[in-house]
Amino acid sequence: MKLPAKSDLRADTAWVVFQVLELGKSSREALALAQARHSKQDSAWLQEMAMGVFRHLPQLQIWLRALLDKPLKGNKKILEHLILLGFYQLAFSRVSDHAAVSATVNAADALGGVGLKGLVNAILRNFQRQQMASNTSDDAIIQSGLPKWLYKRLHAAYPTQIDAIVDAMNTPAPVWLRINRQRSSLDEYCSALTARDIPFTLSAEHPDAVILSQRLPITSLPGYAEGWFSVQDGAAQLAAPLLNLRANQRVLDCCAAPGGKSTHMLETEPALDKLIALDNESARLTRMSENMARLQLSAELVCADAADTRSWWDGNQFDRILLDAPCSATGVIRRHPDIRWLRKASDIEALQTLQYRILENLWPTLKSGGVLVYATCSVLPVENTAQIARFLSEHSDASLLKMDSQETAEQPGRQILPGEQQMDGFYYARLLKS
Ligand SMILES: C[S@@+](CC[C@H](N)C(=O)[O-])C[C@H]1O[C@@H](n2cnc3c(N)ncnc32)[C@H](O)[C@@H]1O
Repeated sequence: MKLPAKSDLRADTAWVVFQVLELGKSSREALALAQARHSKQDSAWLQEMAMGVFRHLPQLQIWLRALLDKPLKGNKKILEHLILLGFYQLAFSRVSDHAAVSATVNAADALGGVGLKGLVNAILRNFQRQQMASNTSDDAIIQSGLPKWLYKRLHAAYPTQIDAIVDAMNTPAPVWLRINRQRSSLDEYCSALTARDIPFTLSAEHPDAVILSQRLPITSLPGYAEGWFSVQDGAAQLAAPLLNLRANQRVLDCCAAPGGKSTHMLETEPALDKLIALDNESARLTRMSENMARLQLSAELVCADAADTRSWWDGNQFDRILLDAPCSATGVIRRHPDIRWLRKASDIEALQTLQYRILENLWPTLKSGGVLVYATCSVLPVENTAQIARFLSEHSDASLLKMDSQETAEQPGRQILPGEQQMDGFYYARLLKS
């Protein structure tokens, strides 16, 4: 990934959008690189604009097709992304029209499009002249800002809730904190926030959670360096309590990095016999050990393919297993708007296969009487209820440990939809081994 040689806020924003949409890179890495050369305020602007383009892409592309005669090719392609950014500013942001047009046209220089400045200028001026911003599509899929395949799958699964789901997916998520019981307490932390005039709310279902009422730099919150809290969505905070951990248990956190749920487990039950936190990405495990160090916790970190138990398992069975399976991440699109474009319809089947393979291969590593919690941050039933229903039908020593009286073997688990009690979309099912 190489940034444009010349630093320009709009050119760098278009570059981030290009990295995601054309090269399939995650926005996290591209943003970090681009933001490093701008002020705090400009970095926030850059992120807001890039995320805005991802949220409104179908509509922005319709306008682009209407105003650009021929698609741009090769190293000029990035200018299309600059134009999309121009449309976004004009139609959906508070940037003044004058600044949106002139600064976006000037940014073409930094993207090597000196000769195409006139084209960018003409398209943005046409956009204004034809009042395109007030001419948006009334097609539900275009309005949703989601790719067609995803909208259709969501509509099929949740016909009566589709509008609320789409709304939630396009609304920025609140910041949830999880207070580290080993270093502080909910009461103590709430007092620290109140003393600093930082507004927050609590959630009845979450014994360790605080929801901030405004976005603040995390490192500026009380007790960051001291490890008093972690940032973790409310849905993810439900995993550790579901495991019902006790002292001296042997526990596996499978697909554990960067450790949000492992650290919660250790905070909830510090007297475990052992916690093995396994993941197959070493860079993510490095982030996990940094998180563990800040929170003053420790676990045995293992880098391996979870499904290949022969490569990492010593034959001692676990009392508890959390399988936080790799998934489509469709439940966290509100936090990561780029996911909707990075994930392809064709990925889902491969994910299903991987999830089921890991689940099946882990099952023998669980003691009889032990509990496995299966979790995903997906809202697609094929990754959730369908997987667990199939597993129950194929494993006579597995039964459903219900969290809710409405669960059945055909409709097992709890599907949380995005926005429900301010949480991300998530799925949990609890399996007991006989
Ligand atoms: C949903 S994320 C885990 C989030 C983590 N549990 C937390 O709470 O911070 C899924 C993880 O699965 C890991 N993963 C994917 N395939 C894997 C495999 N075959 N074996 C082990 N880990 C895998 C990814 O590297 C990723 O870190």
